[in-house]
Amino acid sequence: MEIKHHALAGVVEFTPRVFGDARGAFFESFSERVMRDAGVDVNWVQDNQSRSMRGVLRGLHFQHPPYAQAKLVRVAQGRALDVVVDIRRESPTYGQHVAVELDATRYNMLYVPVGFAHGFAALEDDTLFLYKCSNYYQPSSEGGLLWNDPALNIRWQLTDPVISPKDQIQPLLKDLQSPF
Ligand SMILES: Cc1cn([C@H]2C[C@H](O)[C@@H](COP(=O)(O)OP(=O)(O)O[C@H]3O[C@H](C)C(=O)[C@H](O)[C@H]3O)O2)c(=O)[nH]c1=O
Repeated sequence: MEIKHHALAGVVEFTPRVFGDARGAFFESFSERVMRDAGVDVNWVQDNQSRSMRGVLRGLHFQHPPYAQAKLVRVAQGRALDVVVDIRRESPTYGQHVAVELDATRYNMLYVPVGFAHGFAALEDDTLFLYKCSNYYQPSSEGGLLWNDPALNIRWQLTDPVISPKDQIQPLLKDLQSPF
C-alpha cells in the first residue's frame, strides 16, 4: 500500500497493491489496520455510492457537527477529479484545496477528514463513486460551498458541468460561517 500525505494536513491518499493474474485483478479496498497505521482512526458507519455521467459535478458539501463526516472516497469504475477544501477556521491552509484524480484503474482512494468540504467532477461516463462515511446522513446539517467560487480557484477540468439545483446556490467562501 502506497501512502501519500497531501499538503493539507490530514488528507491522505492510499494506493493499494493490486494482484493481477490471467483472471483479472484483486486488491484490498479497505483495511482498518492500514487506516490505523496511517493515523486514520475512524469509526465508519455508512457506505455510499453514486453513478455519474461524464461532466457531472457534485459538491462542494459537508455536514455540520455533530453530524460532521470524515470520508474515504474511491472510484470503482471510470475516473473523477476529487476536490477537498480546508474549512477549518484556525487552519493555516484555510480555503486552500487539494485536487486528486481518482481512477478505477489505479485503485487509489482519498481520506477526507472532518473539516473539509468535498466534491468531485466525473471525467468519464458511468463513473461509480464509492465512499465510506464516519457519520450518518443528516440533511438538516448539510452545508456547502459554491463549486466555482473564484476565491477557491479550483480547476475542475470541466466546462459547463451538470450540477444539481442545490449546488448552483451554495455560498461563497467569504460568506461561510465554518463550524470547524
Ligand atoms: C448524501 C446522501 C444523499 N441521500 C439522498 C438525498 C437525495 O435525495 C439524494 C441525492 O443527494 P445529493 O444530491 O445530496 O447527492 P450528492 O450531490 O451526490 O451528494 C454527495 O456529494 C458529495 C460528493 C459528498 O461528498 C457528499 O457525500 C454528498 O453530499 O440522495 C441519502 O439518502 N443519503 C446520503 O448520504
